[in-house]
Amino acid sequence: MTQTISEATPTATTPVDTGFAVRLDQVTKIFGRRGGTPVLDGIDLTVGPGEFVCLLGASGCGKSTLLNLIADLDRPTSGTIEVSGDRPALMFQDHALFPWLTAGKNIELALKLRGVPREQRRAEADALLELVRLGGAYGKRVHELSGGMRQRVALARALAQAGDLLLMDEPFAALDAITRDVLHDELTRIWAETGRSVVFVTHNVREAVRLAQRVVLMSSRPGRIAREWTIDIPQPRRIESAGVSDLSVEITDHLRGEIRRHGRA
Ligand SMILES: Nc1ncnc2c1ncn2[C@@H]1O[C@H](COP(=O)(O)OP(=O)(O)OP(=O)(O)O)[C@@H](O)[C@H]1O
Repeated sequence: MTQTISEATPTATTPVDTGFAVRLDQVTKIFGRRGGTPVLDGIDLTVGPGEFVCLLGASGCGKSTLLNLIADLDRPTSGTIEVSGDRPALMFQDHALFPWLTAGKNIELALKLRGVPREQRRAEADALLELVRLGGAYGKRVHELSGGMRQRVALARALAQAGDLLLMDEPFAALDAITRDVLHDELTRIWAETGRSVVFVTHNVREAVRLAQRVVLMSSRPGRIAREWTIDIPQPRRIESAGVSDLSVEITDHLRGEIRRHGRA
């Protein structure tokens, strides 16, 4: 999937090269009239195949806007976004499962939309439930599942989609700390097992350092890439480990600097 937008030629669609999962070139987003203050301004970002990148920034800096643009839910005012392969899979803080369907049927719906034949769907849904350690939950309805289990089903449903790129917008923000910690371990394992590329939005610095190979810090008003860190602490990491803590302190200092610069508490 490729969308190309420029000031001069607001058209698009060219074949996609390999070597990246998503590539953004000078992406700018202005809501409302052209000439207004951009929410995003000249974003250059490439995420490699199989790479895990966390987008970090203060509330309102444009993280979700950037994710929506990559997901093709909205269009940039200018700049280019190229996604290699199928439409990315999405996962949000709200699990967005259909409450009238079972866990298994929620996953099967995604498989159906992907074109998986009916006779293969049950086995694939069971395999995905096993992957997120919910084997046996096929027949459970959403209200029977805990918050953590719902997010596991939502992750399985995202993995049922065709895209190799998984876009995650604060998927664990509403969970308690212990459940979140467990799901960090699970996501790290599933990422390694499936080879997906992940762009994960959070404003939790420790979560970013716990998960990512690369942390990208965004500035606010306008949203720009302020700084990046490559995280080479071996996985699986512990959120309370010295390595994660030390780097989190350093990144938090930079995040605070960005917030001060824009006069936000
Ligand atoms: N559809 C829209 N129309 C107008 N303004 C918008 C729209 N969507 C987002 N914005 C504005 O763009 C800015 C960035 O919003 P966005 O949700 O991307 O930030 P964020 O970094 O994800 O914030 P948070 O961490 O609080 O979720 C905000 O000022 C928001 O009000």
